[in-house]
Amino acid sequence: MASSQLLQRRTGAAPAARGSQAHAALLRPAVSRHTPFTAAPRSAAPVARISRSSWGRRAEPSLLVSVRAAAEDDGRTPDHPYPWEEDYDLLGDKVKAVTDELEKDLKGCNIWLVGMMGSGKSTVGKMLANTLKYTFFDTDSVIELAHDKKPVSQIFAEEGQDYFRQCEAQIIKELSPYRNLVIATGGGAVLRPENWGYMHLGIVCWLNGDVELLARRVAKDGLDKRPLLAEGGAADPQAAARAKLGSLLDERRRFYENADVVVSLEGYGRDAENGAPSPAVMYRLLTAVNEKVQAKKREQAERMNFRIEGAEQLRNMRTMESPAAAAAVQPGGEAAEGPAQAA
Ligand SMILES: Nc1ncnc2c1ncn2[C@@H]1O[C@H](COP(=O)(O)OP(=O)(O)OP(=O)(O)O)[C@@H](O)[C@H]1O
Ligand SMILES: O=C(O)C1=C[C@@H](O)[C@@H](O)[C@H](O)C1
Repeated sequence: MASSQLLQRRTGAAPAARGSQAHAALLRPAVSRHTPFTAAPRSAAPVARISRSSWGRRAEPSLLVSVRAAAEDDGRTPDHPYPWEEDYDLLGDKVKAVTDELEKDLKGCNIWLVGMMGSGKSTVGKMLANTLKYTFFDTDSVIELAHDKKPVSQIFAEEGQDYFRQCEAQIIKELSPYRNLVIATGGGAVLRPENWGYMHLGIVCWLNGDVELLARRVAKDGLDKRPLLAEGGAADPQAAARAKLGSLLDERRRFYENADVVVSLEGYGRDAENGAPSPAVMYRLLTAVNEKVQAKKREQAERMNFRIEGAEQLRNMRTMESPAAAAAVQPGGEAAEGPAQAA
């Protein structure tokens, strides 16, 4: 398949270095292997989570109060949990704030979008890549390009679904070592376990919308673009799409649930019928990914937050256990004659 060349040409990024994980993995056994020395948490007190700048320190009570007051006054109501989605200036400010924080900690980690046909993986994915200054890939489009722009529906018809899934798996595998990518996968990419192995090297986000919303969108696009929905001129394309998407979602839900982050497409207020607009979905996505990344960062910091009890003993152990020192010391405590003594 021509896709490997295509990927090499398009992404100049270097393969991911997973240095911090390797470091953490090295550290843990090294501390716990030596039984006399234990790694004890410095403090079990919960860390106040107020803002990035105060993270890791206890918040002043006054700050806590003002943060709580602000949170209560952000206009949320049970009917509309995201009121800022109706004010694009405010939404823009919020996107900027969360992006500024996330960019520092995401460190080029790839974002994989999974979800049913019509969930907006390509639409939102492009927007997200633009916001994060990442490169965008759509696995369906890469497959089409690698087949001289033959549409997915034609590849399905001529080569079969298994062949298509093989191409999809190959692209997922080839993209995974790179960094700074947003990748919109095909709706069925979640079905192959090996794809998860590669996608989980990054952060997997499920765009989760209800079947009615998805059916409306794909029917508007025309069902013939999506081979699993093409019904050969159904009288009511939306009803046909609803039935087919419903049964596919029943089969696939357990796979989508393996995602690291779930973003609802539900719209509120003026968006109740059409679902959340793409910038709003992107903001929900950025927020959810940021929460995940910040939680991981806190967890890693907690793991590093220990002191070694008996450090003095540890330093002395080198002298006691060193073969050269043992050979040099007589049972009575006197140094033996020979080279060791000279040393
Ligand atoms: N938030 C949104 N609000 C309204 N329409 C949307 C939204 N997101 C996507 N759409 C529309 O829904 C249709 C499907 O979107 P898109 O192609 O991005 O979905 P997808 O998940 O990539 O689908 P597939 O897996 O079939 O390729 C398009 O017509 C797109 O314009
Ligand atoms: O849900 C699916 O199985 C598919 C979704 C599309 O993105 C394409 O990958 C293809 O039409 C199959």
